[in-house]
Amino acid sequence: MAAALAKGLVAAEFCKPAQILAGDPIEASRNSFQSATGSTVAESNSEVIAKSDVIVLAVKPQMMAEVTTELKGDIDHAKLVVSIAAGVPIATFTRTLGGDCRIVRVMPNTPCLVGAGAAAYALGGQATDDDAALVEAMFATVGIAEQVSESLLDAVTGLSGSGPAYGFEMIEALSDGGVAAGLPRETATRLAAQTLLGAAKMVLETGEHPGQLKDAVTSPGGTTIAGLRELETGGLRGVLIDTVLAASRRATELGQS
Ligand SMILES: NC(=O)C1=CN([C@@H]2O[C@H](COP(=O)(O)OP(=O)(O)OC[C@H]3O[C@@H](n4cnc5c(N)ncnc54)[C@H](O)[C@@H]3O)[C@@H](O)[C@H]2O)C=CC1
Ligand SMILES: O=C(O)[C@@H]1CCC=N1
Repeated sequence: MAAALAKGLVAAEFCKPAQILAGDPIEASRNSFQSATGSTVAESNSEVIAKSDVIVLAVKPQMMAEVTTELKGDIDHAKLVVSIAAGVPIATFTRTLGGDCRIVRVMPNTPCLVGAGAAAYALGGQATDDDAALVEAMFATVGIAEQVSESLLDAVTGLSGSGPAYGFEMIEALSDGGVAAGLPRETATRLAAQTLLGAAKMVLETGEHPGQLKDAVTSPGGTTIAGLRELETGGLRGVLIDTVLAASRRATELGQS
């Protein structure tokens, strides 16, 4: 996720690769970050923090306690901390890093790599208006960014944080359908991906209700209603609702561990 964000920020000219310094104890991960982003990397997190104004914490939630404990002496009120970890509450950070820590908790998603991210963020008590503006600009540069209350961030995680994976599965399955109906695989995947992209753009750009847009595709006695009937029989809507709820609950669990 950190590499997707860094690459997206550089591509959008929010910053230059030289302004990003990534810490990772694993050599292979450092090498892959460096070759993906053109940025500098370091083995030591302390070195990264000493040289940085904004610290993005992007380790797995299960590792966050260990990492913040290791770094607590290096982070003070002068640094802005941005956590992108699923589930981990702001209070968990301030308990370790101190109550005056400036922190913003963000839930981004991987399409920020291509400027189409969806992120939401919540401010810690010590975060300033400038911190909020910086985080908003950073994530809005690579997609959309919404400020929400922290209590909603696990729901955001279940929807848009994990959501690209749902989209990829849908594209793969639609492509399978196209192949079943006789299309070459590459054509089927391109058509499936562009169709979901087009549907998403219509929702965002027309402001019309998705149900209204769906009705406009659906001719009486036509092909679309024949397909939609299968979706309803298969329970797609209920499955998607349960999918988001399951992932949101898992985010909450991860934050408690
Ligand atoms: N993958 C995704 O789509 C999204 C992930 N996130 C969050 O981003 C965080 C990272 O997730 P991924 O990128 O998927 O995991 P990942 O496993 O791909 O990346 C984590 C990186 O942390 C490094 N690391 C391990 N120990 C470290 C330490 N002590 N200090 C510094 N770096 C260390 C690893 O070598 C690895 O490169 C998680 O907290 C996750 O909840 C948030 C939104 C979306
Ligand atoms: O699967 C995960 O836990 C992370 C958080 C959101 C997307 N990926």
